[in-house]
Amino acid sequence: MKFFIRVPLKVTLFGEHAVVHGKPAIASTLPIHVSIEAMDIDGDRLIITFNNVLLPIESLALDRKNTKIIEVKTNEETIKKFINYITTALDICEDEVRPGKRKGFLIDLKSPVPTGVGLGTSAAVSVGTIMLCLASYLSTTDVEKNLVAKLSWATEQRVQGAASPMDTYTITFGGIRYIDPSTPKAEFIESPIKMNFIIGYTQKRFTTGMLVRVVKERLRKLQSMTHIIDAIGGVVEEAKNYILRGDVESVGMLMNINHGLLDALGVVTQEHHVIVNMLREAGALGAKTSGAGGGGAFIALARDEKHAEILKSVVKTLGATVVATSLGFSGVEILEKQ
Ligand SMILES: Nc1ncnc2c1ncn2[C@@H]1O[C@H](COP(=O)(O)OP(=O)(O)O)[C@@H](O)[C@H]1O
Ligand SMILES: C[C@@](O)(CCOP(=O)(O)O)CC(=O)O
Repeated sequence: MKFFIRVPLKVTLFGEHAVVHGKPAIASTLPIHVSIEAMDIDGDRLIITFNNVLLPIESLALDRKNTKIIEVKTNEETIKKFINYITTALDICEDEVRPGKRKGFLIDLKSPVPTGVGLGTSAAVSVGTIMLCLASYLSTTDVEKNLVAKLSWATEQRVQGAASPMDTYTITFGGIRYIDPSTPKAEFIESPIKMNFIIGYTQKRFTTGMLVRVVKERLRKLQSMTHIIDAIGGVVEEAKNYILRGDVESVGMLMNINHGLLDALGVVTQEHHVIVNMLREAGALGAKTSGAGGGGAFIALARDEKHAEILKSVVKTLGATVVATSLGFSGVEILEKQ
């Protein structure tokens, strides 16, 4: 059987990090996708092809006569770690639907962004792999999305040690989602007017797992950090109400507050401060780091479509990459099965 799966990336509007500690958050899918073409193969091998991926080579041997590469050596542990979301998702899915069974897959994975930029690439890989595995074992494209979200979240938790359901639930169901991690619940929320967001990224040097551990450690050490987490929770509740009312001025002000609180958690880089401040000077209603931080994704709210184009050029001048100027509607989809 052959499958084609489209998995949207996501952006966090409000509440990252605090959501790992039980507070709600608001995230949305983006109109850019990881695409997965896959099929079952005989035996228990896993063959994966990638794009946009940089993995270290340790040594290579080359034939000087025809410049053909004879042998390439890479660090096995680094590679295994990199594909951990895929192998863990398959293990978790198979243990759920066919305990103990392991079968072969050929997976061609294409990402529109480099790995780990804070737009939910790891969650997209987890959700896409779970969707593929369930569809393959259950022989249907009509897969129960609650199960996809649950198993994808379990994948992120196992690989990262700690992970909220925000990324996996948002990517599974799609649109703007208010995430209550305690249930977990992913409530669809809609603004009565179009909000003109600019979403971009800079290089990120740390993985989400590392940044989550840094915040956790600081929380354990400093009592004051719990107040920051509580304050972020308050910002999220207020933001939900203003999004539902279409009050973009207030949504923007709350984005700025959230950015300040992320800075207090210690996950905002100097480069992001510069970008966020320049965007505000250019008239953005709000701007903030988005996702785990340490560089990576950011989001700004423009006044209207024309203003979004101005902010886009500000971002480009600063050397960052713009990935979207609107939010997405759809969650993970299987488009084809033969
Ligand atoms: N295209 C891809 N193919 C396979 N794995 C990927 C891909 N992109 C990301 N990943 C996995 O996700 C990890 C990055 O996760 P993370 O730091 O959480 O980034 P993000 O914030 O974008 O989710 C990578 O180290 C890799 O394990
Ligand atoms: C920091 C966190 O709240 C969001 C991570 O987002 P991303 O991996 O940077 O896309 C972690 C989580 O919710 O599990």
